[in-house]
Amino acid sequence: MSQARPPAALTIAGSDSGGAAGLQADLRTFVTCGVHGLVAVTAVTVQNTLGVHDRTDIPANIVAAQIEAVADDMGLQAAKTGMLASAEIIHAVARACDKAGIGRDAEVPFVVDPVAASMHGHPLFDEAGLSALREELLPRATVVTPNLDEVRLLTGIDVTDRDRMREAAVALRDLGPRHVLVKSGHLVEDPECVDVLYDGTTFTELPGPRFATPHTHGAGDAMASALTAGLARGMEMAEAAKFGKWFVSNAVEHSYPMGAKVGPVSAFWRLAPEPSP
Ligand SMILES: Nc1ncnc2c1ncn2[C@@H]1O[C@H](COP(=O)(O)OP(=O)(O)O)[C@@H](O)[C@H]1O
Ligand SMILES: Cc1ncc(COP(=O)(O)O)c(N)n1
Repeated sequence: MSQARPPAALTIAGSDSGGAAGLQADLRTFVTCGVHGLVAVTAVTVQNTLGVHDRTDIPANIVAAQIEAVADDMGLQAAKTGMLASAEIIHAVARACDKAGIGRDAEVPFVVDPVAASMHGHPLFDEAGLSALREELLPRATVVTPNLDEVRLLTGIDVTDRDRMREAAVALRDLGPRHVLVKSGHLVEDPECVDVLYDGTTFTELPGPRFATPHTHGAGDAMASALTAGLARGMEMAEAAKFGKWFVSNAVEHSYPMGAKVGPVSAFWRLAPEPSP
């Protein structure tokens, strides 16, 4: 007996061998949010809780071909980016998304998570990648979801409080995305963790408690991929952003230690209990 087709979302992202961030976090989030995950792999990282030790980038034409193959045959309702590795890959992604109808003014919403470095501080692309991201992807984004380090890289604004988050959201929107979601995880002095969504007119606060855990590896990916799953399911942007915030709050609350340093956020809290034997 065949089942109803679930919505599908595409992640264009790198592999994290530690399974905390990258495409592993995105696929885990998609499935626990009821969405079939499609993947265009951009890079393979050799990564654990101590850092990113090595990596190899996938040829740009193969990244583009993955996007086109799944879009042509399987169809998708939303797409997101994570680690894009190089300017060459960003050019190829921009062209492939245009062909596949993914983008700010296209049928399929496009979530650009402007991942610039791993949480250990290891760069995931260089200066040319940053310019390509600013010039080619931000104007194509339905929403961009930077953390505060990425805000500084993209706008030069050093966010130290919630008012500055709003100022940064306005500056980022001037770079072309339809919506901006500034993430607040790095405002460590703030007792709450309030992300801000801006659509050019209205600021929507996404409130949540700040959990006192050191284990937040993959939090940004979980937030952006849950938001993407929400869009794939047909939610409006503000609703999808609230859904993403709800998902990541739970993921951080249930995060666990693993390895010598920062452990992963969890998606286990969403699994249905198994029947008792
Ligand atoms: N300690 C925390 N408690 C609750 N939520 C958190 C915590 N740290 C991060 N978050 C949430 O996780 C998401 C990712 O945050 P952030 O750390 O800013 O991004 P990134 O993981 O990309 O560096 C945001 O929605 C943020 O509100
Ligand atoms: C392959 C890959 N993609 C993204 C991240 C960013 O995630 P984080 O900021 O939690 O390190 C990462 N570390 N690795």
